[in-house]
Amino acid sequence: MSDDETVAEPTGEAEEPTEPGTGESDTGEQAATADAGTTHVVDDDAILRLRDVDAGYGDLQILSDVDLDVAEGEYVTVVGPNGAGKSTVMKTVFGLTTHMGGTVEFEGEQIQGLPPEQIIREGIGFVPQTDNVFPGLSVRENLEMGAYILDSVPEDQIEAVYDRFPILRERSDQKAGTLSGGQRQMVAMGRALMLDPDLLLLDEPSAGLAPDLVSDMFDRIDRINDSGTAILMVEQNAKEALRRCDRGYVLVNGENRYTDSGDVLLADDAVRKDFLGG
Ligand SMILES: Nc1ncnc2c1ncn2[C@@H]1O[C@H](COP(=O)(O)OP(=O)(O)OP(=O)(O)O)[C@@H](O)[C@H]1O
Repeated sequence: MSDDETVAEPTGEAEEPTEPGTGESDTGEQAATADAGTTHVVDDDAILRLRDVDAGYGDLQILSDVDLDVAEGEYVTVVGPNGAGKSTVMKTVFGLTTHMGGTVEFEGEQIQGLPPEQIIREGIGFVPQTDNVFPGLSVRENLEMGAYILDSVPEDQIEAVYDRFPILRERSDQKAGTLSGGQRQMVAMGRALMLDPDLLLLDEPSAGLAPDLVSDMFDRIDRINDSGTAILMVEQNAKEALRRCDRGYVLVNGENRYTDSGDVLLADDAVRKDFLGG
């Protein structure tokens, strides 16, 4: 491992706030008609439950009163304009933002304020949008890093990841930085799956992928979900994400705007006009 790779968990933080697309809020895209009466929660089955969450960076508040649920095995997606706070929701669940109020509950335990290392142990995996692999480490070493909290490398989990992404078995000794974008994304997902999480957080998994690889990536996410892992995903590719998911949240200006099944959101005139390009 090189000297600059001593942090065990890629957090996606390195390029903030200069990461393309996240530097400026694009409030001009936001709809004028807030659906204030909508409930944003599912039911008692939620494994992840955000209530009235306020969070941000240092003194800067980004999220206000956010409610969000993910049920066991559910596939939930968060869409919305640039700068709406979608990635901030993910980072908040994973303990990477400043918690300012409300509760984040996972499998019955409050996790707000816990560090990421502890949140991983609780059963949540996170794939950040950027800097999500260690480029100087081999594929296998990247996967091993996903299990760094364990005393020994779980060989069965490495095999499970290789079974899920066979190309990674072939590239096991290759440095992750030399892989294609799609393969790097597989490494990042594989690393996050090493501890067999109950909930996988995916921040823009299709970002930077060649168009012909995007639907392949979504198919892989479907299969991860089919095997029982709940998914909470942020996506710019809103139509495709809503088509695939069980339920969607539209977030605007750090607040809940709409919540419904993906199909209902896709069919909703206001959502289509304001957030999905008509
Ligand atoms: N590390 C940070 N420090 C300070 N402000 C930040 C940081 N990360 C994000 N922000 C700000 O928080 C706001 C919400 O950003 P976030 O990345 O959560 O939005 P997003 O909805 O995911 O946007 P995009 O679709 O463009 O990725 C933006 O105004 C952004 O500039």
